[in-house]
Amino acid sequence: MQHYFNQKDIQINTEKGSVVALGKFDGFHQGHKLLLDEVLRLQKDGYTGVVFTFDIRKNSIFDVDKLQSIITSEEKCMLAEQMGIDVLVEYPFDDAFASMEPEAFVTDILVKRLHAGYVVVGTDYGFGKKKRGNVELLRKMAGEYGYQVIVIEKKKIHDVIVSSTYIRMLISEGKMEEAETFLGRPYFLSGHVVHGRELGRTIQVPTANLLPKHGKIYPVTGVYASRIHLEDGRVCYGITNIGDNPTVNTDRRVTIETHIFDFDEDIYEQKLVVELLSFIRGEQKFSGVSELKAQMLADMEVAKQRIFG
Ligand SMILES: Cc1cc2nc3c(=O)[nH]c(=O)nc-3n(C[C@H](O)[C@H](O)[C@H](O)COP(=O)(O)O)c2cc1C
Ligand SMILES: Nc1ncnc2c1ncn2[C@@H]1O[C@H](COP(=O)(O)OP(=O)(O)OP(=O)(O)O)[C@@H](O)[C@H]1O
Repeated sequence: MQHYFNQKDIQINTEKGSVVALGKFDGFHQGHKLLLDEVLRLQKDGYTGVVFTFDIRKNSIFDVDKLQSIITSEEKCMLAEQMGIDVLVEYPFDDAFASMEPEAFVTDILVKRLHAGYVVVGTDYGFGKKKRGNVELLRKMAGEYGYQVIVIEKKKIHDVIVSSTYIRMLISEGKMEEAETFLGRPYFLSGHVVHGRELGRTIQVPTANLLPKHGKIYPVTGVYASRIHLEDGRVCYGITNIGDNPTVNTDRRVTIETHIFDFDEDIYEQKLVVELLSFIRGEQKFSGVSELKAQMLADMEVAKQRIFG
């Protein structure tokens, strides 16, 4: 897959033209999937498949420190690659881009740089200065510039429109099963295993620790049943604690710790993908390590029950 990150100089070499899906695509959720299916379908017909999204962190009108996304740029890239998309663009959403007239976006980017034969959007998609660009404008310019517009109706689940905003709310509240329904896969976090205090192994509950990433949304602190994908492709189950470990931690840094069931290998530095399947309980301050350990053992039983039934 070709990945343009934070780069304006895009030039796609394509014989037949491209099929371009437009949007933020945070999460690649069940609604986005309808657009991505169109991209993949037309890729099979010889068009170059492009997911055109933005890197919003370069824009001064947003308070970038407060922006949180379901997937990081790296995770977006990983998922797009897994789906088989040809090109992922994360265009810099700087002040100049925010003030670009929608007609200029069509002519300069969609036509000249991407050679769009098809443009795929949801019914409410807005783009360009003050979001003046919409489906109507895309259709109006289509004849002159020789592309076709595919408009996808908004997908609903249980009568609720699937959106990244709604899914972020579910995640922040720890409603992992519901988030999974709307995403079409469990919420996950990824990263390399770092060294912790190594206290876990002294209480026979060793944990693989990941550091939280700036800009990623995390669910409410607490304990979750989890599924773990190891670097070599193995899939394991376990239990994950997200929090600042008030019982033992003095610096109160937030960590993500996963105890993998029936597993005893050195996986420091390895890249893990940890899917959070189900919230078990909030984090608590215990009177001591033995009380904490007893609770952790009870948590493992609950997690196994939820995972294996
Ligand atoms: C399933 C699980 C539940 C946990 N629950 C709590 C908790 O409620 N309160 C707390 O202070 N720490 C909790 N912890 C964090 C432990 O304090 C931490 O794993 C242990 O101190 C080992 O830390 P280390 O990985 O830095 O060695 C939990 C850890 C796990 C794996
Ligand atoms: N439920 C949906 N069904 C079909 N298409 C959708 C759905 N949600 C979004 N889209 C379309 O997918 C593209 C990317 O969506 P985008 O990420 O911008 O919207 P969103 O998920 O509603 O995000 P947010 O909640 O942050 O506004 C857009 O063209 C949008 O119209």
